[in-house]
Amino acid sequence: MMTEEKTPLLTQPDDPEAVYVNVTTTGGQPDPNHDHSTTSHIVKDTRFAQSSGSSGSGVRQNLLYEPYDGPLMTGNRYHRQSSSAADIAQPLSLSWKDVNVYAMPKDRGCCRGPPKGAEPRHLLRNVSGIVKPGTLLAILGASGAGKSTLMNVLTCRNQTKNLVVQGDVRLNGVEVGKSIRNMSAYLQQDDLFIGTLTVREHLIFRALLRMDKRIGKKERLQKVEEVIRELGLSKCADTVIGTPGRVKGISGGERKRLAFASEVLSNPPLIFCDEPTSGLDSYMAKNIVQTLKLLVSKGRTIITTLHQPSSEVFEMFDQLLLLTEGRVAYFGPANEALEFFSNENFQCPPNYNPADYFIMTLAILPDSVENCKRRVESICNSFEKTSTCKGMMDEIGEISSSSSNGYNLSSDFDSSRYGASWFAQFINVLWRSWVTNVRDPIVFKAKIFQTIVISVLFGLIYLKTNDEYNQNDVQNINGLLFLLLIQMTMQNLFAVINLFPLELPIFLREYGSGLYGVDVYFLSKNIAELPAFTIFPFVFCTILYWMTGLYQAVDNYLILCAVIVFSANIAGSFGYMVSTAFASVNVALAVAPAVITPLLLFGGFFLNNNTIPDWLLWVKYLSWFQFSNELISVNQWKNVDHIYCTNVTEYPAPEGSPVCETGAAILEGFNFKEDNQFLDLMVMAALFVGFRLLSFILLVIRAKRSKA
Ligand SMILES: Nc1ncnc2c1ncn2[C@@H]1O[C@H](COP(=O)(O)OP(=O)(O)OP(=O)(O)O)[C@@H](O)[C@H]1O
Repeated sequence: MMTEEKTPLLTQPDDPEAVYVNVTTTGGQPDPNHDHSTTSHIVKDTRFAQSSGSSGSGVRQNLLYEPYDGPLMTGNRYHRQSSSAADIAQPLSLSWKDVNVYAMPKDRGCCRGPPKGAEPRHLLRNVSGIVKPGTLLAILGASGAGKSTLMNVLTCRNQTKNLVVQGDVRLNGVEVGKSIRNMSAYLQQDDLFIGTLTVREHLIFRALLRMDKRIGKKERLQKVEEVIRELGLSKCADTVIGTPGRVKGISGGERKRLAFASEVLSNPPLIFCDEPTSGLDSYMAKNIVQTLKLLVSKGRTIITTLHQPSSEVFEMFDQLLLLTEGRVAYFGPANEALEFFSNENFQCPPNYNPADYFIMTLAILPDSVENCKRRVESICNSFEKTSTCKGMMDEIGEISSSSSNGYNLSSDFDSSRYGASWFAQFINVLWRSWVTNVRDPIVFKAKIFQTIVISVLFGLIYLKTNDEYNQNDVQNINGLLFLLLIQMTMQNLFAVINLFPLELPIFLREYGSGLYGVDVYFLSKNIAELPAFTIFPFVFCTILYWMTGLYQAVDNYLILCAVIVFSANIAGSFGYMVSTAFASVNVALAVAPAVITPLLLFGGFFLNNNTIPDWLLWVKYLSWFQFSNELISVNQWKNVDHIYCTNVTEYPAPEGSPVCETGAAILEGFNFKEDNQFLDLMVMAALFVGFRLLSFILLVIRAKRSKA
């Protein structure tokens, strides 16, 4: 008897928006009378029929996929959209044949080459496989079996220099090389998000930048809502994503689903996932694999590596690739793997998780390495002789030869780099950078604290309510001016160093996915941070100015603030340079003080300008302390004619009080000249531009390298 019912794919109890697929059952077997011409695009092409009908039937529930009305093998971008979220512009079959990877011995450095007698390590040995649209392939194997290495070969990513890769990787029978990245999505193990955005904001950001240029904004926003519903994110759509360990946000499972949602927006026909369930409990892991099944049911091709899938999860796999020692121990329908192993006299005990059993059987145990190696070699050799393996090799050959038959990638495949115009990229990235700055509660509070509390504290220490100076004040005022410079430098330098390297991996990943260019990111970031680099130093300077009796005149106040704001921005530029050069908070934090200290030394406060040795004069030109100190000191002292002797404390000074010094004499003592002001400004401008330019160049290099 045939029954047809709607089964939710994402198991969210009582969720009115749960996604359903048609499940047609005839006593556990696919219904032969069901109209397959409308059940799935897979059935439309006989080459794919096997994957939809046979995969996984029997052991697990038979899914007859939702109607697929989209075109087959047409369209020029994978993220071409239609009214249906299910529409994959171009279903893709991925095949790989005789993939071999060798790790060459590493050089010992200093041009000494590799150690004598060191042999290349053979990491992958003649690994072949094929995975078709509408199929979920799980790659399993013990640690070190070669899963990540194979994923890297298939995705043309993360290949280190010492690896030599041989083999043939094809999409629909066509060798596409690195273009595979434009046609696929790669979900890496670690989810990287800007934690201050909400789920919906994040998806809108992605939709505006990643989807095809020809799709209107309204359609994009509709698609976002559709994806939120499809991936069960409705409940947390307006919750901030959060930053683990810092700001509480959505759960681990929701983060994973959000990562899928981010990729699904652009409708990739091919998705690679690296350990998508790591760190999740078994319920969440099942939920994630159900999400994969949902995506597969729309005609996508998904390849995932997994650690320790539960029995329930195992039953959801269509195809299984078991790797051991870089070789294929089994490749084929997941539900036939047990039979293959039992034919080899490896009988999985009843009620035992098949995945665990396979991994244990194929593992190389440290206390019996030789035995284990013999066992896995025999399994791999046997698999090569099976009809499953031969059938697979035939299919690979067939799809490669049919690529010349029009059964291939559309010839007008558009691999243009970005999905949005330069201006659209700029507006959206600027918006996100701005939101990130103003919403980060910890950073924002820290900046307010630093600005108000520390300036008031300094103000109380240097408190002075008049601008009549005596000799005691000279040391205080000079110390205060230099302290102001140091405080503004450190505050802004470390604000950048503590945060920018944390954001770099997100930038590199998004740049790699073609969301926006380096120039857009850098420019937006610089502009978005400008208000913080201006307002906080200005407020700091203002509080101190009026508390400490610096030279009281509006012009002088404004000049002082301008120089301090300028210095703060140079310090920020320097922070960007150090951060992009080292890309790690820890290293940048260790390097920055070591570089700043000599620059401070040449600031004109600790070391007189006249005494700098000639051979070190160039360092002086890198020290913005020197130039800004000269500017603010001239600004402070140039109009001061009376510096009374120490015993004069009254205000105004009594008639005839002894004058010991003038402001000009103080400037002379430091070798500061009023005439240098223009030069000072020019050098500061050069340092500001130079540091930013260097940061930009370093960022471009880093971005290009990360894509290599
Ligand atoms: N660049 C490299 N140079 C030398 N050896 C490498 C390199 N990359 C990987 N290997 C080695 O290749 C083998 C397979 O590594 P791979 O990371 O692919 O394993 P895996 O199955 O993904 O393991 P895990 O599940 O622990 O991540 C390991 O022994 C590893 O040490």
